[in-house]
Amino acid sequence: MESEAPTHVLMVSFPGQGHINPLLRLANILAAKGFFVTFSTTETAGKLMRTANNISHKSVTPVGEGFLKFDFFEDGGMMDGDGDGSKMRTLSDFSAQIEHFGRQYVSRVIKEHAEAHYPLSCIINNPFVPWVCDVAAEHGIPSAMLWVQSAAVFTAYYSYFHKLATFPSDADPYLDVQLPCVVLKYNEVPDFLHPFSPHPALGTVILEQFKNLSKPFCVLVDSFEELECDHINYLSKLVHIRPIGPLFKIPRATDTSDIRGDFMKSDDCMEWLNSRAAASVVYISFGSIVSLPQEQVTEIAHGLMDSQVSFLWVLKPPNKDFGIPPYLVPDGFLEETRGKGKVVQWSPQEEVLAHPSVACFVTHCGWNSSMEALTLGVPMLTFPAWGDQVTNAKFLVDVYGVGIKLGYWQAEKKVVSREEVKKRLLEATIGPKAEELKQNALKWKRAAEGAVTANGSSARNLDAFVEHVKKSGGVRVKMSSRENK
Ligand SMILES: O=c1ccn([C@@H]2O[C@H](COP(=O)(O)OP(=O)(O)O[C@H]3O[C@H](CO)[C@@H](O)[C@H](O)[C@H]3O)[C@@H](O)[C@H]2O)c(=O)[nH]1
Repeated sequence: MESEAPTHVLMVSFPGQGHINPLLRLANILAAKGFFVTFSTTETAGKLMRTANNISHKSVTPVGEGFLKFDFFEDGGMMDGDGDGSKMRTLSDFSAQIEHFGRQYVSRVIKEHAEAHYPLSCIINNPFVPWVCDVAAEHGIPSAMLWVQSAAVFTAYYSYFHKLATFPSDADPYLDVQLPCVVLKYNEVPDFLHPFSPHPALGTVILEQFKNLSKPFCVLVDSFEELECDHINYLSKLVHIRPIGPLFKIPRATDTSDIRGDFMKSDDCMEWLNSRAAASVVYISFGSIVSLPQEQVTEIAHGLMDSQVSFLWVLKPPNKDFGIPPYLVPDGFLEETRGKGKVVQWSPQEEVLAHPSVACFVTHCGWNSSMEALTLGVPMLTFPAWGDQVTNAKFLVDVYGVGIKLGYWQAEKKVVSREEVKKRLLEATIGPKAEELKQNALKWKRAAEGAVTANGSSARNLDAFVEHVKKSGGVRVKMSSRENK
């Protein structure tokens, strides 16, 4: 009886949109392939997810041949539910509190399922919650980690942690870093590792994952071999790495639409995009966390008016934890751009980027946004703020040939002028450079489609992972019989 039950996997995510999206995509894929997946993150994030999407705590939804269940764990209310940040402490406190409650939760779930003779076959986490692998190991459950950034960025953190390269320091902050397959300038290194970083605590949290890398039996990466073959080849000599991306493009075994975990409801954008000419719209979004200073928002608005391009701009209210007051657009902006532009608070980004009227994407270069645009064939204007975004921007521009540099990293505190915004918007949408970027982006789109198609590199890696986890289901039965005694 027990051996016939679907293989049970627990997934634990850091409560950030850029982390939940890729892990939940993997959850949908594994469920569609016949697994019973329990997807978990903090209750604070869960509340936002339940409000914006048709999901509920503990309910089980059939997905393809399997099932997906959400199970949100108490986090001690570090942030209040409406996100005004009044209870938010430092990031280190926040991480410590998630770990405190999360460890108890994961242990409890493992025990409860063992007692019910339906033990977990595998636990999968993403970075920033590295303690999940420790808890899994303590209970003898196999674990895997889904790395939600690029393989190149993984190489940078790995090299830093193992001292395989010399990184900028207070004594030498402008040092170039010689990584195995690339040289990164001081401002192209994941900036949490740089002495100028305003967020060094994030570097500390991310490096925790590199301390216990021997615990997960494999590292899944939301990237693909054709895109990052040098880094993946290098890393595969050091860790058991399986690129399985782009996850959002993996064809599902079923036509059940994906269950989403957005923190905000999307505004309606598609009807408006349908009304625009092909390849005419600039899409602008800076992901879920980055909040630009008001001065930069003003310059972008003027650049849009002066260039007269058509645009869809996701202007999220600024994160209150950063102390930025609500954004203002210049007087007359909405009147002047009426009919040509649309400002929203949140978009269905994958659908927007796939729409034929979108010509290019002004992006902060978060890894999800970078992968979505690159593999949907959309050229980019890069505007990174911090973390891996600065490294992604370097690759999008210099290595993949799909981007034009617009902004700099936030630590440099440079505001990009309206003249520069106008110039780059026109360069990315009209003329020979725009055409060159588009052709390169289409090349990566085809490569990604090849990777996720049956027998493609990512599809094979994913199948091998699924088989491995299913086999550890054998352990499941054995463990159950031991529990029975
Ligand atoms: O209006 C919007 C804006 C964004 N998104 C989605 O939200 C996600 C955003 O992810 P990402 O582009 O990676 O940006 P962040 O939210 O900023 O992600 C954080 O997490 C990522 C993964 O670790 C890092 O690469 C980033 O630097 C970090 O800021 C993507 O899937 C987007 O499709 C929407 O659906 N609608």
